[in-house]
Formats: sequence, structure tokens, C-alpha cells
Amino acid sequence: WLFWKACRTLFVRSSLDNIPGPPATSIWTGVLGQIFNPDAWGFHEEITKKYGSVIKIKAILGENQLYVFDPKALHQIFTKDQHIFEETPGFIEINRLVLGPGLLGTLGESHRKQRKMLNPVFSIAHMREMMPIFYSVMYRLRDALVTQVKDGPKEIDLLHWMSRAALELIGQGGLGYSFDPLTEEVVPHPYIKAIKGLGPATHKILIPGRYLLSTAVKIGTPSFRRTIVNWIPWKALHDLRDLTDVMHNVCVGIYESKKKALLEGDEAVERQMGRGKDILSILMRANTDASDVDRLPEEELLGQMSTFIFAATDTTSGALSRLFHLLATHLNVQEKLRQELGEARQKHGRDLSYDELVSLPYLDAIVRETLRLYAPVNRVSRIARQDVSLSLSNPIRGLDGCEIRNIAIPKNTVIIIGIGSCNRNPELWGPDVDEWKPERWLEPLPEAVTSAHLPGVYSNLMTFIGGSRSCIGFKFSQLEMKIVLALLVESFKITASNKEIFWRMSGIVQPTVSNIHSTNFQLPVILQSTEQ
Ligand code: HEM
Repeated sequence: WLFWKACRTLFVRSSLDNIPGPPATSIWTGVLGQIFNPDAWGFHEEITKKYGSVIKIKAILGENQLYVFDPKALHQIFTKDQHIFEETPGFIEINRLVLGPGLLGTLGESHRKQRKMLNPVFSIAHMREMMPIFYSVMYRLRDALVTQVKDGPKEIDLLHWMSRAALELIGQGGLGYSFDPLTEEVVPHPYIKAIKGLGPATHKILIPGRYLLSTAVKIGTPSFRRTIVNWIPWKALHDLRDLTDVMHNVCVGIYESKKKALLEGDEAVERQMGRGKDILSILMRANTDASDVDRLPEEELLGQMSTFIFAATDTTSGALSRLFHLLATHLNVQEKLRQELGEARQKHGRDLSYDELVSLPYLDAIVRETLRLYAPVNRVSRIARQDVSLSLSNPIRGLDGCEIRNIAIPKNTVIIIGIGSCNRNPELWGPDVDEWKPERWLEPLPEAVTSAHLPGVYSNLMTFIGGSRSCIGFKFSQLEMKIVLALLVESFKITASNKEIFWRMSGIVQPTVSNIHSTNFQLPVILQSTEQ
């Protein structure tokens, strides 16, 4: 069965054979080695230019996958037929192997219930209420950096500080828990190391193990599966087990203390960090009040905590690092932003409120343009759970020379969603698509963009994807980025260091120095106080 499952693609013809795509460079892994390479930027650009917005990707043992960024097809995948296109087995299944109900995320009905409980917590009204938490964390970050450069301009690893600040913010705002006082240069919380290790370790397991995962997680109890995992002599699997243990144990500790406070009553909750206004406290209360049908088991709530921390930390710190790197290399933009921020602060004479901050046009344009051109999550994957026909906005020409407007997708086809390629589609954005131009957001967007009806939840972009599994935290991350920029750009001049920065195209794009294969993630820049 396994042999047939693995090799059937070598013998059976598929409706996808006629779609053009780059030739396989390995009979084992097709072109996956090139497409998932940390330095794959050139390869993605080359194939999108050569083959268009639907591309056949040769995967393990000749399997056909698709790389897609055609607007109509994306609409179908994320909205119209989203029940057919599920997430590919990944983090959730891997974590179920060793932890039972799942460290990261939830599936199916449970996921629907959680979204229902959580949507109000991520609303704009709730963001307004969280402003004091955001400011208090970010002021601590700013003060720590002021101390770092008190003797003059200094090279600072901003990624280190952004990761710590992002973790602290989701800690306080999301879980009502402080991970890091953010006062001085210290070794980051072990959770940060665990998050950074999770992506690379999962990647090593996913390519060879994807086919077995969905089946493996259903075998026996969690402790049985864990014993088997312990026996298998596979370092990447053991690394993953250890990283998930770190994350899981931290979450259990936070959860238990919260549960105790909720049982003790309002006074105990008031004494806790976040005073019961954090996302987890609200979720726990909503869960207690929910009807028996809607109530989630404790393990699912624990899974949700890890999802928040994981989803909120490296994505936002990666995006902030990119923003600061761009400002460091575009000093005119930095100066113009400083002016906008200074004028707004002068006008209001205090910290800007939620509405004042989000309506600053230039700040908004800088954030949007950065998230367009440099999406922190460059791709996600989906799998078709039944045979389906995918319609295209732009017909492609098959290898037989005929025009293709609809593609018959066989059940179990993996589809790689080219988030970055969609955001950089010249047919939508025009010939200057590859330029970082915040000004483009100060004018009406091109007609081609608005009429494409992309399913993304944010700004005609796919950065936070769309549909029921879209990023629930996108407003949270916007606010976070804007407050950090507002406080730091007013307080510091940021210039580039003499070290070359490489951006690794992993699950979440991360900066590194020395070479693209280094996983010693960092973003050195020179900071100088604006008062010096
Ligand atoms: C610039 C920052 C961020 C980016 C680019 C980003 C992007 C994304 C993307 C692309 C997904 C979909 C992943 C997939 O389907 O495979 C996602 C999911 C998610 N994100 Fe974000 N995210 C960011 C920040 C945040 C923050 C700050 C939070 C929490 C406060 C958050 C919470 C989540 C959650 C909970 C999910 C899973 C949603 C679900 O499955 O229902 N994200 N994010």
C-alpha cells in the first residue's frame, strides 16, 4: 500500500500533467528543494515570470502539486470552496504526535467554535481598550534602547529586541502574563528559542513525513505515540518533541494560574497581569459561559495559547525588522515619517489614541507597502479534500498548446499559495510592482487591483490570507507595528550597519547576517538618540 501510495504518480496519468512548470531536478524531491530553499527568492521570481499564475510543481516521486496566485483561483480556495481546501498536515499533526490533542491550533468544528469566541476579542473596540497595555510594553522597550545608546550611536540587534517585545505584548495582551521585563540586555525567554527552532525542525520532518503524519496521529494514545517517537532515531523529530515540551509547559503554567484566579473570583483576577482583560481570560470566561455543545475542552484552550504565541511573535518581529531595515536604507522616508509623528504629537500633546494613530496616512502607507512587498509569511499550503474544478481569471496555455480556463484538481492535490507572488503581481500593481513605494498608498489603487477581488482580509493583499483560517490577529499586529514605529522613530535615528543582511525565505521570513544559510537570526542597525 505504502509503495503504491508513494509511487503511483510515476505510473498514473493526472489532469495536472498538462500544466506547464519547471522541470524536476531530482526524481525524489522534484523541485521542492528549489522552492523551499532559504534563498528561493530568485527561483520564485523566475517561475512566476516564465509560467504565470498557476504553475505545476513536481514534488516527491513525481507527485504533481500546484503553485497558485491567480486571483479567481485564490477566491475559490479561500472563500467559495474553502471547505474543500484544508490546511496541509503540518504543525497541528506533528504536535498531536507527541502531545495528544495538539499544541498548535485546532481543526474542524473545534476551530469554528474558537473563532466564534475569539472574533470579538480581536475587534477594533477591543484594540482600543488594549492601548494602555501596548503603550506600557513599548515604552519599556524604548527606555531599554535609550539606555543602550546613552553613550552615543551604537550597533543594536533590533530583531532581538523586536522578538522580545512581540513576545511580551502577546504575553500581556494575549495571555495576561509577563515573559520579559524588557529592561536590559538579557538572554531571551526560552520560548523565543523554541519558536525559532520550530519552523526549521518541522520543515525537516514535513517533506519526508507528510504522507504518514495524518495516519500516525490517529494511532494509539498520546503517551503510546510519544514512546514510539522516543524510540525512532531521528534527531529532527526529537528536537521537535523537546521544543514542543518547552512551549507546552509554559502554557500549562500560565493556564493553571489563570484558572485558579478565575475560580477565586473577581479580586484575584484583578490582581493578575492584564486584570482579566487579556484574550485568554476572556476566552476562558466565554468558555465557562458557553453551552455544553459550544464548550471547548481544556486541551484545546491550551493549544490555542500556543497558537497565539507562535503566530504573533516571529511574524510581527520579522515584519518590524523589515520595516526598520527599510527605514535605515531610505533616510528620506524615515525623516518624513518622523515629521508626521512629531506634528501629530504636537497637535494632541500626548500619546496618540488608537484612532489618531491608525489614521496617520504616511505611517499607514509605510506599513501597507512593507507588508505588500515583503510578506512575512511568503507562502502557505492547502490540500484539496475532494476532486474539484479550479477556475482561473487568466487562462494559461497547456503543454498541448490548448488554452486552459478551468483546471480539474484531483483529490489530495497540494496547492502552494504564492502570497508573495500575488502581492507582487505586475498585472495587478503595474510595472513598478517590485519597488518599495509607500506613496502608492496615498493615491487611489490601480483599477486592476480593486477589480481583482482578492480574498485577502487586508488591503487587497494576501499577506494575512482570507477566509475562515485568515489571520485573526492582523489588527493586533498593525497596532503593534504602528506603536513601535511611532515611539522608536521619534526617539532614534536609524541607519544601516556595514553588515550585509540576508532574508531567509523560511515559513516566516527572518533576517540573518554572514550568509543565507545561517540560522543565527539578527538585524544589526545603528541607533542614535534623536536628542544627541
Ligand atoms: C505581520 C504579522 C502577521 C502576519 C504576516 C500573519 C500572517 C498569518 C497567516 C498568513 C496566517 C495563515 C496561516 C495558514 O493558514 O497557514 C495566520 C494565521 C493566524 N494568525 Fe497571524 N500573522 C501575523 C500576526 C499575528 C498576530 C499578532 C496574531 C495574534 C495576536 C496572529 C494570530 C494568528 C492566528 C491565531 C492564526 C490562525 C488562524 C486560524 O487558523 O483560525 N497573527 N497569520
